Amino acid sequence: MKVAIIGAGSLGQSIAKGLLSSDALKTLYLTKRNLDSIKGFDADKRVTLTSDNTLAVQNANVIIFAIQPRHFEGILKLVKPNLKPNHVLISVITGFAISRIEDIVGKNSYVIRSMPNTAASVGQSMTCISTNEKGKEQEELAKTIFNSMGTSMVIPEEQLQAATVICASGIAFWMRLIRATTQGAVQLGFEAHEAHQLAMQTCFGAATLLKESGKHPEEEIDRVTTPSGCTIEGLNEMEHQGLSSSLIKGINASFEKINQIKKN
Ligand SMILES: NC(=O)C1=CN([C@@H]2O[C@H](COP(=O)(O)OP(=O)(O)OC[C@H]3O[C@@H](n4cnc5c(N)ncnc54)[C@H](OP(=O)(O)O)[C@@H]3O)[C@@H](O)[C@H]2O)C=CC1
Ligand SMILES: O=C(O)[C@@H]1CCC=N1
Repeated sequence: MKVAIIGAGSLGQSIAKGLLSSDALKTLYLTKRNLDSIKGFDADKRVTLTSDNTLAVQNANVIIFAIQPRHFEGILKLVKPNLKPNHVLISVITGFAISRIEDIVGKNSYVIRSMPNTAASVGQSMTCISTNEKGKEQEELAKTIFNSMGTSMVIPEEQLQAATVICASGIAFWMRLIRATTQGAVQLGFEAHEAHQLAMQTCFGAATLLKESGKHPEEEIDRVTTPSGCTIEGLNEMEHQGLSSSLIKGINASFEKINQIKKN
């Protein structure tokens, strides 16, 4: 597999780190106007750093577009003359519909629209994938690519905006919950670094319990809450203060915003 990542910024670099752990990767072109922040990636012999998007496209069979939405149309038009029918075009760009990509490259191109998250860098992304009609032929390849940096799920394109909120923005939401837990732990007397470790591992343990048991969260909660104990006391107070409600409202606010961005 010869891959080019056009726009090796925050998410592009996370994807690059995930891809570099895959033996299927033969070469990786990373592009950016200012290459200073990605020096170091070329310690791996498979990697070439360049500001020349055309060169990267010419040397890849899978092209991952990870630039900001406002740059996408211009870059796609720029590289279009160098696109070949067998190129697999993967966009991770928020709010940019497959139909808009097809308007530029044509319906006969393999187009994959995806939504990974920054945990791709540690092999733990939850990536949602949709394809155009032609791109269905490359769905397995897209899954293989994203499974090499976590887990993937094929969903209808209409749900990609919602998936962005839950999975991509979701990384930030979970970080804030972990951060709030450490603040509570420090107040209870732990050093900051201890509090951080306690919060992270407990969060990891909770997710792993659900993943491995397949159980509903409330079932696991029932196993922890001793009658008249401290857990139910804390949980109920959190709910009185609106914990679940604030999360649901935040997710909805994020979804409203992403739909506004799409219209602009
Ligand atoms: N961050 C995240 O967690 C997620 C982001 N996304 C989407 O992914 C995309 C990228 O987001 P993010 O990584 O956060 O953004 P960044 O701004 O960090 O990355 C975009 C990169 O594109 C580069 N760039 C700009 N113009 C060009 C050009 N002409 N040629 C090549 N590279 C160029 C910029 O570097 P330079 O200025 O040096 O050229 C920059 O590093 C966005 O569309 C976003 O919606 C989706 C899901 C999650
Ligand atoms: O905040 C944003 O708009 C982008 C999309 C999801 C993550 N970052």
